Amino acid sequence: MSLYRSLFCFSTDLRLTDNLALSALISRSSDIAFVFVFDENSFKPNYFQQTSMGKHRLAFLLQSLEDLSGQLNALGHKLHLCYGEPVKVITDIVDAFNIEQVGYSQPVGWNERVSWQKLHTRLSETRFVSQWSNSLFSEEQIKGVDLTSFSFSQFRRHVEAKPFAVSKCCQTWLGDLPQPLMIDTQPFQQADSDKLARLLPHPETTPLVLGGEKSAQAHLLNYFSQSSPSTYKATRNELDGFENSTKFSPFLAIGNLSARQIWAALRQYEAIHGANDSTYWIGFELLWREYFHWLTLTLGKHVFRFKGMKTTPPLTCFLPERFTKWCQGNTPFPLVNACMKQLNATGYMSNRGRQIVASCLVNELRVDWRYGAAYFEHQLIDYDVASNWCNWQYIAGVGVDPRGGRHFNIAKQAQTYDPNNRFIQLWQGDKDLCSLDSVDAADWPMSAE
Ligand SMILES: Cc1cc2nc3c(=O)[nH]c(=O)nc-3n(C[C@H](O)[C@H](O)[C@H](O)COP(=O)(O)OP(=O)(O)OC[C@H]3O[C@@H](n4cnc5c(N)ncnc54)[C@H](O)[C@@H]3O)c2cc1C
Repeated sequence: MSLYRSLFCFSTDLRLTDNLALSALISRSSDIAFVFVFDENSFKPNYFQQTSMGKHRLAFLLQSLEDLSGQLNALGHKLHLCYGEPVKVITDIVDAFNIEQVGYSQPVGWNERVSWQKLHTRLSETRFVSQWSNSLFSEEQIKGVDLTSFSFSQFRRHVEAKPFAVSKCCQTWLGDLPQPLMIDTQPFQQADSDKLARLLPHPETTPLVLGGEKSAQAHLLNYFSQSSPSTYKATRNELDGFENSTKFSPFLAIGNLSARQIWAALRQYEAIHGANDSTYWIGFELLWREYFHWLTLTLGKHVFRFKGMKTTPPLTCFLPERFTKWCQGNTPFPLVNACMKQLNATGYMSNRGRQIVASCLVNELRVDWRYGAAYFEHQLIDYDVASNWCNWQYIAGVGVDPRGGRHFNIAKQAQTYDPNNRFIQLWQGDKDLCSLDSVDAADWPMSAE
């Protein structure tokens, strides 16, 4: 096989193990360089007047990059960090250093896919090597599954039927990496670490988990060396508690772990400790992620569309004051406030919490669901385009939910999941409760009585 001067572009696959795209590129390279491009658009206000990259996400990303950079250094390589418009930065590097081959993991998000299409067009002489590194199944396996007409249950039954197996993790012999391709990315807007550092959270905020492949592998090992997987189904709906759910999502979102590595560890746990409803349910939730992953690919840019998969948009309005109060955790609903304050302080919220606050924004506050999704995108350390936007569509009633949207009774949820007010008090959700609106429909100030 011919070998080429190669560039590997890391994105949401920040790991060296079970990285299909990386493995494929390594096997076809004489020399190789590694790059990560901070997309400047993530730091600019978007359509929803928010930046995509918030401080918690950024902190987690920087930790992951530091870990990856350390691992590459130990192998005699370097991770080049650039900042700018990804299509331009990558084109410039390829042109400047006569790169013959570019490797990347297939992204699922529409914007990222458009960027890669542009790169294929602009760099028509360059070879491209890409793979689906972050899914359980391959594109081949999913072909023929009509995701827009399959509900999640139909999808799950379909993939659970043999021979729809999850393939084994790929083993790349990293000790035998091609030699480093010396490139100088200084002229290509080297990531401005001072600028990025200013966006970081204050030192007193404790991260839920530390980013990076090493931390992810340690967490995986630790999670499956205790009994938590055998009780997952009973605890997964709790509002709080580190052990109550797996906490794999931040690592999956940024690619510190692959879904197949978790799948393999789960099967191994079952082989030793026995399978039960709980261990099955961890796989069940990973299938939700998988379903949304391929569905997002099918939906393309419609995943961000107000009317989602429906023919008419939902009945809603945009009330800036309500939205601000929701973001700050300052609504008349203590449980919603507690969840939002937890999100703002840590960049994480339980699945139950996410469902409750999303339902509140859509149903009680009547705000356009996309603003909530964009706020989650900014805050969540586990932000993942597919899981986030599809779950929001689902709750707003414009997605794949056969029941047509979810409306959670907040008082009942508080009674069931926080009967002693412990969670609400912990996050001061009941402090300074105020009414939803300070002005009436005619813009007159509402009186205090
Ligand atoms: C409005 C809303 C927005 C969400 N945004 C995101 C997001 O941006 N990124 C994200 O990873 N998850 C998102 N979720 C799904 C879910 O809340 C998180 O995956 C979960 O809370 C992460 O914690 P965990 O790893 O402990 O999950 P666990 O309960 O331990 O689940 C194991 C894994 O299964 C997957 N999973 C679980 N529930 C879901 C689900 N409903 N949809 C898709 N995958 C799921 C995740 O990869 C998770 O790590 C969202 C849910 C809602 C309701």
